Amino acid sequence: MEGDIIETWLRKHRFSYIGATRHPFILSIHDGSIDLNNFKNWLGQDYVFVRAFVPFVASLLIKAWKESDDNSDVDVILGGVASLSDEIAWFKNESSKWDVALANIVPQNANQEYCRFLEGLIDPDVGYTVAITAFWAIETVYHDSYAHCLDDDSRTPEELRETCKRWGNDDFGQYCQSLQSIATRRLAKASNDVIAKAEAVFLQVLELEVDFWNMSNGKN
Ligand SMILES: Cc1ncc(CNC=O)c(N)n1
Repeated sequence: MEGDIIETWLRKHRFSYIGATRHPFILSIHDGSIDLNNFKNWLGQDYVFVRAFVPFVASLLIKAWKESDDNSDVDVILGGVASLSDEIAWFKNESSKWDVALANIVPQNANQEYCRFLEGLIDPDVGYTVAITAFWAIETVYHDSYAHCLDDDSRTPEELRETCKRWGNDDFGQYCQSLQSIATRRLAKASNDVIAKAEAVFLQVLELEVDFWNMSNGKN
């Protein structure tokens, strides 16, 4: 649809989007060929990421509260905060199943870069529209990636299905749709300058996600 900025970006940057959501790590889960050491590497690194994600989402909540023209935005983001609390408990439980010691995880370069990017978005000079666009992109890449591993034709190993469901389930998909609606509504009213910044942030998220998946093979 003409005028829907996010749909336009998804067409324009289709190849970058597919690169982030159909990465070899995800494809190896989907076809069952995954080396479980790669999964363990991802698990430990993602726990570090999610801890840094919490203050970013908290800052987004503040931006929404101050800048949004629609009260329900805060409710949607608050739902995100609540599920992160659950998610951190899940990481602790999952890592003990896999013998991954969360206390000893050394964040790799790509992870540090992603966390620095999140910290930059916490800055009050970064407006709500740009920050909600980043949030939508970060959540959507995970949903789209892990939902693929639950497709009917997937051969995802049984012991990874629960992980895939965490981000690939339909409720999480609905939540990503709510974030997309918020971002679309904001972008429709934004200046060209803000739209350009938000598009750049969207593309940065796609690159950071590719680098993040790349870490799973432990070669950094
Ligand atoms: C690197 C990365 N990107 C997105 C997510 C999904 N959001 C919260 O869990 C995640 N866990 N990790």
